[in-house]
Amino acid sequence: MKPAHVESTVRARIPTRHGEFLLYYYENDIDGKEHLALVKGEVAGKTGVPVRLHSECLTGDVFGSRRCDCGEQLEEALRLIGESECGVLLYLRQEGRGIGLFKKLQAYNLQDEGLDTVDANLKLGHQADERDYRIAALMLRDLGVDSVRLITNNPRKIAELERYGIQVDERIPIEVGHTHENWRYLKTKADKMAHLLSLKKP
Ligand SMILES: Nc1nc2c(ncn2[C@@H]2O[C@H](COP(=O)(O)OP(=O)(O)OP(=O)(O)O)[C@@H](O)[C@H]2O)c(=O)[nH]1
Ligand SMILES: [Zn+2]
Repeated sequence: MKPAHVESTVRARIPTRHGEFLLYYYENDIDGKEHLALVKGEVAGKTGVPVRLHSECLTGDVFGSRRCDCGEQLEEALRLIGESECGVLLYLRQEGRGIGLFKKLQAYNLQDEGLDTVDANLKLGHQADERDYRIAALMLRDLGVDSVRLITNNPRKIAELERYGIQVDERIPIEVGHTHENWRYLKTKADKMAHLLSLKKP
């Protein structure tokens, strides 16, 4: 694996309803995408920093789609970090679990025909989840963060961060945004993708 170059080339202050953050814009030579870090407070060298790895979901994050829980998870993660002394939300351009928006919309149509979220990806010739967390780990290192409390229900994110040398001290569950519309989607994630969800029926 060639040494990667991941660098924050500009940052700006972003006041939000959850307090003030610094937004770091990252460039890299691995996938060339614009990954972002929203940082609250002083995180460098701290242990157990609250961290959320948020995978881009245009439909959920921007339009509030109820096919998934992403929009509400984004909001809740910012709320949790905002009320902590410090924390980081990485906004990772991994739309559609890494297959991109075009393919995700095709996968939605297959789900409307009866396939589940995993089989829809497979039918389109993709893996169920194509996300890689190397860039995320390098961004955290660049911020001086190597010991985190990870806000997630997805054990794969914990394993992948640890594989790339970030210590995960604790998992902070984030179960919000469950609706009638996304019940089957979430059930599939629990059954087939090992997501840790208690899944009370909405
Ligand atoms: N391919 C595909 N991607 C989806 C679908 N629904 C949501 N996504 C994408 O899934 C990603 C979010 O992943 P999730 O599995 O919801 O959650 P997670 O980030 O793995 O886990 P948590 O940390 O617990 O939220 C985003 O990139 C969404 O765009 C779908 O039906 N098909
Ligand atoms: Zn989503």
